[in-house]
Amino acid sequence: MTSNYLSINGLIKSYPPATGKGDRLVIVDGFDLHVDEGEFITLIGHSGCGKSTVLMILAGLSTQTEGVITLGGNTLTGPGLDRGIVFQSPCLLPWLTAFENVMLSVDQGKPDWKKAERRDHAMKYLSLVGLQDAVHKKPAELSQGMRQRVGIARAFALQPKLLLLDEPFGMLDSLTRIELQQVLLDIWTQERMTAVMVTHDIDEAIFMADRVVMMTNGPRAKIGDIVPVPFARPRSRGELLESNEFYALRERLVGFLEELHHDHAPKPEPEPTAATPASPKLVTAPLSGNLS
Ligand SMILES: Nc1ncnc2c1ncn2[C@@H]1O[C@H](COP(=O)(O)OP(=O)(O)OP(=O)(O)O)[C@@H](O)[C@H]1O
Repeated sequence: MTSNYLSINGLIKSYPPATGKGDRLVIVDGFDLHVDEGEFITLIGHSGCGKSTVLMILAGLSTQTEGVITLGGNTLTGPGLDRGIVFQSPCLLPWLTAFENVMLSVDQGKPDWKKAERRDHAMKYLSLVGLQDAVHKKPAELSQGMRQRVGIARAFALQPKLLLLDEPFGMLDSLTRIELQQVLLDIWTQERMTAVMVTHDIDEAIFMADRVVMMTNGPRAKIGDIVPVPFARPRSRGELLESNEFYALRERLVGFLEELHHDHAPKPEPEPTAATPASPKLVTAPLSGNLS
């Protein structure tokens, strides 16, 4: 396993001011991260801090303003088949079957293989996600969870150097979410590709990751803390939920995020006087395990 397989150095993303005048809006300011080959990173932070921005730059779908990213020793300059992406919603072509949707990516990723090899390869990943009996169904005939299984099969079938996951379970009900977390982890355990996943769910961030990367609030967001997850793999959700270490870790992550929350909370109002009567209090919702 190569150290620093993915290297993100001095990443900055800014946009011109909306009015055309004034300072640029700096979303991410100095994001540095080094990921070993085969490592699973989860990225968490408050809504709008810039998690997807970082992921889209890694995917080559957005360009950084400054900074250099290398993957396996090559500098990334745009999108490429060395990266597989799973979005919140899988963006399948509606007129193609599940099999054909995966084949599209296999045809692109493995152009030198024989047709039969490509078909077997697509079928292998569709079976791994549990869709062997639904391969000829079109997206409209599949549930949201099944569509996301196709998206996962498609990304893994590319056998990318880097797997990028942008809240892949965000639109699923909690049972399907738990099922698909396990499906994804099982395939990842077999393939051991380097992965970066954005999530709003703290338990999911811990369950999936080797390290949890926490971003500070934007604008000018950067990495606030990186927490290693000490649990051996394969992991059992049940065992994790029974371990004190899991709750200690959870507390640490929630504590970090709550601190950011308070830093940005409105300042307490001065005591009312006759000259300045009390105004209605602002209510800030407490953070739960889910950041959405
Ligand atoms: N084209 C753009 N021009 C200006 N600002 C933008 C543009 N695209 C995104 N932003 C801003 O960048 C910030 C970060 O957005 P991003 O989607 O990366 O956050 P996020 O952490 O993934 O949020 P969420 O958790 O809600 O998905 C947001 O404030 C967003 O408004």
